[in-house]
Amino acid sequence: MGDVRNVDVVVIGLGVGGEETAGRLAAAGLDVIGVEHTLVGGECPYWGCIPTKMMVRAGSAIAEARRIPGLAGSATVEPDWAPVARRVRDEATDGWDDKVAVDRFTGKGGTFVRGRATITGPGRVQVGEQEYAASRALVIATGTVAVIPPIDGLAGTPYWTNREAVETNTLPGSLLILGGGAIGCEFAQVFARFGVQVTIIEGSDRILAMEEPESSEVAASVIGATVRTGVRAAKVSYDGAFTVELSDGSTVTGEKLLVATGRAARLGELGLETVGLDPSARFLTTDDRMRAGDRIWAVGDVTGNGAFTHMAMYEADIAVRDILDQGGPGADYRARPRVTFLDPEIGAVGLTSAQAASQLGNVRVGVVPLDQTSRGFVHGPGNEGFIKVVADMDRGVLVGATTAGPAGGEMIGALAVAIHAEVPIATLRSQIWAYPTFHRGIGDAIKAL
Ligand SMILES: Cc1cc2nc3c(=O)[nH]c(=O)nc-3n(C[C@H](O)[C@H](O)[C@H](O)COP(=O)(O)OP(=O)(O)OC[C@H]3O[C@@H](n4cnc5c(N)ncnc54)[C@H](O)[C@@H]3O)c2cc1C
Ligand SMILES: NC(=O)c1ccc[n+]([C@@H]2O[C@H](COP(=O)([O-])OP(=O)(O)OC[C@H]3O[C@@H](n4cnc5c(N)ncnc54)[C@H](O)[C@@H]3O)[C@@H](O)[C@H]2O)c1
Repeated sequence: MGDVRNVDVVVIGLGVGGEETAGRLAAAGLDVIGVEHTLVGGECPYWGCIPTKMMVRAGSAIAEARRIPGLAGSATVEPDWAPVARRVRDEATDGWDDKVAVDRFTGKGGTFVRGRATITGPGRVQVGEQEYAASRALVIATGTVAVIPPIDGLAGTPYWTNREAVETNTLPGSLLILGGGAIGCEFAQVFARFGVQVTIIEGSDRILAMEEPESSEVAASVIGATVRTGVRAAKVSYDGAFTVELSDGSTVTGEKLLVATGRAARLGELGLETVGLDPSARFLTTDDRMRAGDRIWAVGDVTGNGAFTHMAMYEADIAVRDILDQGGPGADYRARPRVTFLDPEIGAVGLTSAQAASQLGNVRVGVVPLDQTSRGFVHGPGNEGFIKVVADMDRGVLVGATTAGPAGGEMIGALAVAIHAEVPIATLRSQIWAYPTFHRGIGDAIKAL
């Protein structure tokens, strides 16, 4: 056992949230140790947002080219995965090498330690033989990993998680996807557009079950995959290809199997019990300053407040300001945005209509199908989507919204502002919306309340 090294701050996990926190604290002049056992930057740049959105971009280009007949002549489309794999490898991930990210952190004055950190007591962190004692802050930013459900026969088969799906250089002829959440749906549409026969197996009664029912309908209609809902995988076997027995007695087969059944924080491995926190909890509970305990902060997926990169960045900013005693606003999750990057994109913010109905007394909903708006009509093929707003009529403000359509992820920004700033519905009603934009449909949806 080496000597204990005394520092100001130890950050465990240098994914999106940890890198932002550690880098800013180091740049502010604190002595910061950043510990990462895999790649600095975490899931988002190497196996999440960035490479998957490159894939989505490629799939959308294919789909748009296929819309040319009837609109603008003819086009021959021959999908090829090679340029997608190349972009993912060379442009997104540097061949899954984090040198640039490590240098970015050390360039701000931080000390980088590669290894698995364990908490051994208040402010104390062990990495290999070295122990660190943080006098000012311990920050836990350890993210989540793919959940592998305990399905008979699954363990030991060469199933994919998002990591293998992102890293693949070649595509299978057929793919089974367990789970129809954001991960399952985004991969399904991309791979289907490159000619893979995709089957989604979703245990609940609709895909994108956390979103509005209309979002699930749009997703199912555009995804290009066979969607089996209300069935769970009962047994998996592998003999060069996968066979999955489903809970209704039927069987599906596929060359590959992607497990996309959710994410979990692995709190049990961190030594939380040594600082009075519960290692059996699902997530770390934080207050509005991202404090999880005495001189302990937690940010990102590990808090369970929304597994999105923008949430990790948001929470990192709050934790940094608190650790540096800079004040400013605390965490406020009312206007939490999210975008499922299908074609059409499905943007959403705040509460769904079902959540609002269960929490509030006087809720009204306004919905406009996109093809009934001027821009949707002009757009023609590929205009699937809708705009839905959810209002708390007692307070006269919006509390939730969904914008599905060709620019769904961009449209949601306007509604995020409305919810974040609590713009009165009366004020929104008097707003002028440019014609003929997709976002003009927001005005129509508000009129429909
Ligand atoms: C396929 C996929 C697509 C996604 N697409 C989007 C998207 O389009 N938009 C979006 O906003 N979000 C998206 N996300 C979610 C986004 O990637 C996460 O919300 C984000 O990465 C969370 O950042 P984090 O810092 O909390 O955790 P992570 O990025 O998971 O980083 C945590 C880090 O901690 C490290 N670590 C864990 N334990 C230890 C330990 N004991 N010692 C040392 N290091 C440790 C891990 O190795 C990891 O690098 C996607 C996720 C996936 C899987
Ligand atoms: N565009 C984005 O921002 C984006 C993209 C991908 C992922 N993410 C983040 O990553 C998180 C995790 O994504 P995810 O899709 O893995 O999780 P999820 O929790 O959103 O969806 C998992 C789905 O799997 C189903 N399921 C669970 N066990 C099952 C089983 N045994 N058989 C069949 N179905 C089963 C669940 O009913 C659920 O619908 C998302 O919630 C999101 O926060 C974001």
